[in-house]
Amino acid sequence: MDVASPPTLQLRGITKRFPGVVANDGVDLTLHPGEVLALLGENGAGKSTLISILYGLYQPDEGTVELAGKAVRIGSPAHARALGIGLVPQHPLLVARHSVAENLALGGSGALFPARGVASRIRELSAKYGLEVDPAVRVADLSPGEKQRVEIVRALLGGARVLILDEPTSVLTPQEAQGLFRVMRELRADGRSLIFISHKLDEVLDVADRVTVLRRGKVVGGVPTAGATREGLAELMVGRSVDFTRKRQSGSAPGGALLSVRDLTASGSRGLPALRGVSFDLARGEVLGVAGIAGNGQSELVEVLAGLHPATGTVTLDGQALAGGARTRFRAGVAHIPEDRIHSGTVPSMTVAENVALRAYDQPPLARGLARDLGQVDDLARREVEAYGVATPGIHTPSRLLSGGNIQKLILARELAGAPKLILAVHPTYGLDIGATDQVHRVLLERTGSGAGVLLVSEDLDELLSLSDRIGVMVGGSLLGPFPAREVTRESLGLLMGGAHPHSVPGAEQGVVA
Ligand SMILES: Nc1ncnc2c1ncn2[C@@H]1O[C@H](COP(=O)(O)OP(=O)(O)OP(=O)(O)O)[C@@H](O)[C@H]1O
Repeated sequence: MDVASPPTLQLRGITKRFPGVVANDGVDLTLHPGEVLALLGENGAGKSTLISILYGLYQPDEGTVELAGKAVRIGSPAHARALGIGLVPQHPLLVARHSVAENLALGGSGALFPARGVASRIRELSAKYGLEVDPAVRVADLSPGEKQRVEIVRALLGGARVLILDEPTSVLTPQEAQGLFRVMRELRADGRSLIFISHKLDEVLDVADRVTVLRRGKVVGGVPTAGATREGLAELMVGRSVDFTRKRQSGSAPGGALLSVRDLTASGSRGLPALRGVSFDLARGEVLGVAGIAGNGQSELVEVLAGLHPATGTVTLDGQALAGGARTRFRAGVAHIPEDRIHSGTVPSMTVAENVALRAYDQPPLARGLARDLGQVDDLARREVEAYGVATPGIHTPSRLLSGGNIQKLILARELAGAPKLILAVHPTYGLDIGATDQVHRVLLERTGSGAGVLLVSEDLDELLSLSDRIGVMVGGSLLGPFPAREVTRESLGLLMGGAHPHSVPGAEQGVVA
């Protein structure tokens, strides 16, 4: 880190207000050349808002932004890129049927480069920073990690001196995350500056030089990572101590069979097989974890069980055939915490209260006959908002105005409100801060205590290892395992997710079922 030259980026007194909330409240932030700064904060703390200001998506109400000592007003994302600020989005914006070079030929600044010239620049940048991006490959054939590296190349092609990475590891295997950190260190060694958003404190300690913590829109602390601990950072973020111990690990199915799935076969969105004969049992009181790289059938498995996707095979819940659409299954005791929480989990234009009542609105106590009891709806919403700590200006605020993490809390509150027998939880803590994550884990385990079974699909291996009794791995539409959780590790799961044969992976040799 070069502290003699002016900071690459200096924010002073940045304030951004939305109706009912001050999302950024006088934020000061400094980023030096050759520095990785982690931006930490609970859900709704104001991280996305600050990033949006830096990337020209929002204008601050007050405060100034300086780049290399010069005050700038960042009018738009194109302007941000022209000023040397690049954003690596959480979900890559690439056209699947085109090659990497073709995608990037449509330049970051909007200019059209000749694809051939771009290909050689891509090769150069790829070699320089160890990105391993091949310009000729079709985007459709890339893994999530590879797509992310293409986005990094895109930012570098545009001349980015400041790179913003928004929860970049949430879609990666542990091995891929380590690869990303190597790239980040190369970029730092080259004098570029990086802002890194993550809720995973181990990663922050591993790759960042310094941490700035936001709480309720304000900077509440900034520390170098050298000498910092996970517990210390957690406390700075949430203002109280957080328990990181492994939550349970019985390693065996606790109760009798609750859910039996036999030979489930389904096709995916493009008519390709998404599930190839998946069979397993889930016991009462059990958490069955499902690991896998996105796109290997996990989503389809859950959608089939939730009644949202057709399939062949048999499924029984509590000895009864599980059939029908989503509403029928909800009534039969199936709760679903969906992957795409913004679009399929809530109705963005409806209020917080209406979204909480969305599932049970036509049943008592929320309805009497055909009439809805709005007082009851509001009471329920108030109780759930309080219980889950949903940060919202009020229960009549449209849910689209909530931060990502708070929308997720809203869905959890609604889905777990009844007494579901089976909880299908897809990335239930994705994007949630550590306090909320801890709370969701406790709620899920509480439900297993009263006999519910949980099918937990997660890309966070620590989460799977900490909560699951057994863990299966989805690869190419097939389920490997499930294996007792205490016999597998982050590394062995990572290898299985990447396609290694179970017989070559320690801990997984025994547990394969046909
Ligand atoms: N366009 C908007 N209109 C109204 N309120 C908003 C808008 N965008 C964000 N907010 C509010 O501003 C606050 C900060 O939200 P922001 O998305 O910046 O938080 P965050 O730290 O990124 O949270 P998360 O980790 O959940 O993504 C929240 O209370 C949110 O509800």
